[in-house]
Amino acid sequence: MGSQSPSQQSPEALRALVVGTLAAFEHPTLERNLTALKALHHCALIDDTLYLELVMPFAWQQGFEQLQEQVSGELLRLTGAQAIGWKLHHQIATLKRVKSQPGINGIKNIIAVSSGKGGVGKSSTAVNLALALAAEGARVGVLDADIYGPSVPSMLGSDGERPTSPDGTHMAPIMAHGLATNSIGYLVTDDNAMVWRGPMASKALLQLLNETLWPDVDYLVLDMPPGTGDIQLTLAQNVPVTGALVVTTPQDIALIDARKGIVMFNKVNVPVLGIVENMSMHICSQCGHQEPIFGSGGAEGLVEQYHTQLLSQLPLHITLREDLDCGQPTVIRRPDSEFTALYRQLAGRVAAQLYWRGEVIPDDIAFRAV
Ligand SMILES: Nc1ncnc2c1ncn2[C@@H]1O[C@H](COP(=O)(O)OP(=O)(O)OP(=O)(O)O)[C@@H](O)[C@H]1O
Repeated sequence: MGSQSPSQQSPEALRALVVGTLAAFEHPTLERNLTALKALHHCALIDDTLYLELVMPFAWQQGFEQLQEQVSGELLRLTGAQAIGWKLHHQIATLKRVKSQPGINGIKNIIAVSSGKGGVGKSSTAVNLALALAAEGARVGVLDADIYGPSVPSMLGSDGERPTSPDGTHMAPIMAHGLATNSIGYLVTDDNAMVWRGPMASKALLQLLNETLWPDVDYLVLDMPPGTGDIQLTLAQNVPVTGALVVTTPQDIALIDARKGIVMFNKVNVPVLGIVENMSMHICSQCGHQEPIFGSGGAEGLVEQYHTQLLSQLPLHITLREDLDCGQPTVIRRPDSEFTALYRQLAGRVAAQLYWRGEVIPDDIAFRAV
């Protein structure tokens, strides 16, 4: 089909051409196409430039970039335009939580990041995931609920800061790299946190969640305490979580514990969005040689057994550790690295999974203070 001169097209014909082209775009994050999502909000041809504005209900920056790469040529050909002015807005959907629990003021969706076992890289994943969700276009918060090892402040370079209380009752979150954060680590020393018993710890964490003056955030990443004991179960039951991730390494012992994590969330009806396999492969910083030092294939088996998804396989690399140690996670310090691309891909998958597996609740009834 040849192109028409721009002046020959009515707005309806132009829109039909654009809608048809967008509908044919396929992407792993799209279970239904952009037309079914009613993503095209504005479409106009002015002075040989085609202006297109999309609105998406989940964080979708990478998908948007791939869309532009794939369809721009075809759109120029079909419409006769000389250039395209693309714009993406996000109106992130609020999704139904477990047992329709009321939400926390300001927070649309809570993503719990858990692990059955300590030290597998749960906090590293939570922090980089939160930053990657922000890079994908969302407003993001992090609640560090890892009461026995609150590492989020040091990973974000905000350790030593103390939340203020503008009204004498609530806490203002600490802003770090654009994320609204709170952590037990801002409030007590590690030594004090260690002696908290289960019920005390769960109560403190729920307080931290409810009594922080969260700004409007699309996703709050909840860095859970490691394990599947009483504290974790209480949190899974009482926090209005939208979905959970389980972080594991490929090692047998970690996988056994990850299994317990999946079972725990299933028990309290929190949807498990999938597994993140961290330290999947060691990559030597000297020669790039790759070695599966914690084994391989285990997470694939787990995913199959529990009918869930392998959301990401993240390498074990010295850079990831060094960046966290200096308070500048890789997504911030190396935005163009292959590691950041992996975290952004994970963020895109998590956001899309939440949306497609969830039930949208209208914003006017989504929030009620608890
Ligand atoms: N993929 C990785 N490559 C290199 N180092 C990593 C990787 N993932 C995590 N680490 C490092 O491993 C250590 C433990 O990670 P992290 O604190 O995220 O684990 P965790 O599961 O949250 O631990 P805990 O359960 O004790 O809170 C940190 O020093 C972190 O920088």
